[in-house]
This record gives sequence, structure tokens and C-alpha cells, in this order.
Amino acid sequence: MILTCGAKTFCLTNRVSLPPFLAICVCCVVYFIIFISNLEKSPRRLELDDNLLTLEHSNYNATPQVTHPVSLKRSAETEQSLNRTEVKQTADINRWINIFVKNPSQLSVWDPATSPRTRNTTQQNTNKDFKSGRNDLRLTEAKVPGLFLHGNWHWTLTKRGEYDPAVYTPPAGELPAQRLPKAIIIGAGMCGTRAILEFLNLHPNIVAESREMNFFNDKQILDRGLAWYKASMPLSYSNQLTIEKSPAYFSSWQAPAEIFNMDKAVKLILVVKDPVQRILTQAGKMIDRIGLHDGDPEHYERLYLNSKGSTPEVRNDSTTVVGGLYAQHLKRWLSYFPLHQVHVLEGGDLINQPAQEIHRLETFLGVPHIITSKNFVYNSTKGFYCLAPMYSLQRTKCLGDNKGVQHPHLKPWVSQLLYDFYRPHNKRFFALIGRKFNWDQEQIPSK
Ligand SMILES: Nc1ncnc2c1ncn2[C@@H]1O[C@H](COP(=O)(O)OS(=O)(=O)O)[C@@H](OP(=O)(O)O)[C@H]1O
Repeated sequence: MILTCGAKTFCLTNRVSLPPFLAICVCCVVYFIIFISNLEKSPRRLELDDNLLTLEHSNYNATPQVTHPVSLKRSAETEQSLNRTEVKQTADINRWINIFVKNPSQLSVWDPATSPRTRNTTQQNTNKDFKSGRNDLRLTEAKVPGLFLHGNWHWTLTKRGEYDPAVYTPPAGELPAQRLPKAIIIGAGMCGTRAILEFLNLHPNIVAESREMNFFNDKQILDRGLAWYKASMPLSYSNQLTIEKSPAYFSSWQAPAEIFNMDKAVKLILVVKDPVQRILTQAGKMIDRIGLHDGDPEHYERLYLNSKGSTPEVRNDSTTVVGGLYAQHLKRWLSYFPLHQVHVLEGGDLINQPAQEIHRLETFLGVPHIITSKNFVYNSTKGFYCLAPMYSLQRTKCLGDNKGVQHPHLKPWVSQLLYDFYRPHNKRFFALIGRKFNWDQEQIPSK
């Protein structure tokens, strides 16, 4: 309407005949629509841990060779604009990127003109996207390494820096697939499970699922079945080993049997630390989370002390306390798995000498020795070893702020009570594993 009126006025004042002018207007409108639709397909930034990769896209309706690099950086703006679905997509993307980082030689630019079969598949995905009204990046359905799709665009991941092919090469011609874990970090919670997962994930032959799946300890999740569990795992090649960590498995009644049913040859990793220090981690986390003061012990003491009677006792019904009864839990595991299938490491050793502990784990897992002390840098602010940058653009990566929390100070009599409580349990644990750790009160490092 507006267009016609405007055109009429323009024609009358300028003495131009109407049809050619209308044709120009229609062209402008068409051009405008094309411009808007291309805006929708313009590159979007994705959340990534490291400024490590370049994502390129090209429109396969246009010339596939024309690519537009997009640097990926974590940014507050991106994080805010992500809705829940997109966050899920981002997690998928990060999982893929994990594979790509480890398998750079498999990266390939997809040329739809020479790959008609893939194009058909991807076209279907694209249609599905449009039908469901979703306009997010789809990665999970892309079957070609290095490629994923968004609308009419195909995206190609390229990386800066890569593993030396002498160190790792994926099997020729193989596509990555999701596999059940061959090793599981079963616990114990608060003892360094995240550090082990992150450190092992440096290894090119190891692919770690970063989420705690809690599959074998939770009946409701277990009911989803092994196929669901497998489909939740990251992509890997056949010469890689998938690992998962869920610290709740260790104290779970059902987890040992269920994991045995999945794979009786699965390798189990158990990290333990002085159970009193473990309690302090839990108390420290509570203080941190709800902003308590060290001087408000009555709040966090409830985690481990029962002060209902006249004399306070250690609460042997609290999960915080029970979590440190290592012998009790390990016994259940050993009724399914032989001890040589369980690698036990001490949390303090992991903190002080991560490279040595990971070296032992590499032996246990049967992967080549690749991770060395060069992969770690001590961060004096954090008070822990962090991951050294692997590539020029990467920064040092420490574990999150919820690791290495400030521990509250225990009153001497409470400390005595806890050490006396755990001593016989620790003794049984040492007898089970055939090793002894220095978990006596005198040995407590001052934090
Ligand atoms: N390198 C490095 N950086 C940071 N933290 C490290 C590291 N290595 C081990 N740890 C110890 O990990 C403790 C937390 O254990 P988890 O990761 O098993 O906790 S959780 O169960 O997943 O919540 C955590 O316990 P707290 O120090 O008491 O917070 C750390 O001591």
C-alpha cells in the first residue's frame, strides 16, 4: 500500500511511468528479504573454553570454497544470550571440539558438490530444523568429522596447534563413534576426582565425559538403559578410551553390580584422602556456598557431629561421614572386581605430584606415557597445579573456584573425635588395598 502510494506520488511529481518504477521497488523488496534471511544465517559465536579453534562456515548454495573464519571466544554476551536448548547444543559442540582437538588430521572441508550422499542426509536435517522452527547450530547429527550444519551453512572446524602425528593418529578412514567407558573414576567425592578427569583428558588416547552421569547409582537414570548411557558419551575413535567420573558410585549399593554387568573388565579409578580432610572439604564447600563464617561452626558441624545427647558424637548416619568409610565401600566393589582392576591413588599425592600420579594411571589404563610434568604449572594464587597451555593461544587452565576451598578450623577435641572415629576404618581400608597412607592427625597439612 505504502509502496504503491509512494510510487504513485513519485511518478506524478517526476513524470516517470509507473510500471518500471514498481519493478524497481519489487527488486528492492526482494533484495531486502534476501538480506534479512542472510542475516539470520550469519555466523554466531559459540562458547568455548579456550580460544583454540577457528570455526569457518560457507554456504553450500553459494561457492563452498568461500569460507569466513569466526574466532571462538567465551564471552559474557554469548553466555547471556544462550537459552537452555542452546546451552545443550553448546555442550555438544564442546564434545565434538574435544574430538577435533585430538584428531586434527581428520578435519576436512566438506565439499557438497563431491559428496552427494552426505548432502542428502544433511539436507534432511536442515529441513527438520526449519520445520521445528529451531534456528540453533546442529552438530550432533553431522556425521562427517570437522563438519556440522546450521541452516544452509556448513561449518568446518580447523584448529591451531595439534598433536604430533607421531604421538597420536586416529585409525585411517574411521569415523568417531560413541562408546561405553572402559574406565570409570568411581570416587571418592571431594578427594580429587575432577582433577584426575581433567588431567587424563589431556591424553590423546583418552576421551572424557565431563558431566557426572550418576547412571549406575540412580535407579531412575539407570532405567533409561545402557543405550542411553552410551549415547551420552563423547565421540571417540577405536584407539581411544572413554572415561567417566561419578563420585557417587563409590558409596552406592547398586553401582558395583551394575557396572560389572556392563563390563566386567572395566578399569576402576579410586582416589581417596584422609577422611577427616574430606569432611573439611565438604564443610568448606558449605561455608563457601551459603556464605557462612568459619566462626559459625554450629551450621557445618551438623554435617558430622551429633550433639543431641550430652556428649557430642560423630554422626555415623550422615552421608558426609559415611562417604569416608572407604573400607566398607571398597569391600562391595571387591566382591565383583579383583583388586588389580582398581587403581587407588591418594588425594594429597595427586595435589603434590600430579605428573607422577598420571604416569601411574597411564600404565594402569594401558595407554602410552604422554603426559609429563611439562603439562602442569604450579599456580601459587590457587595453591594447586594447573594445566599448562598446550598451544600458543591457550591459557593456563586451573580447576574451578569450587576446588581448593578454604577449610574451617577444627576445634582440637572435635579433630580428636573424628580421627579416633576413622582410625579403625582406615586400618581396614589399608589392609584391603595392601598400602598405608599417612592419615594421622600429626600429619595434617596446615591449609
Ligand atoms: N590440581 C588441583 N586443583 C584443584 N583441586 C585439586 C587439584 N588436585 C586435587 N584437588 C582436590 O580436589 C578436591 C575436590 O575433589 P573432587 O573434584 O573429587 O570434588 S567433587 O566430589 O567432584 O565435588 C579439592 O578439595 P579441597 O581442596 O578441599 O577443595 C582439591 O584439594
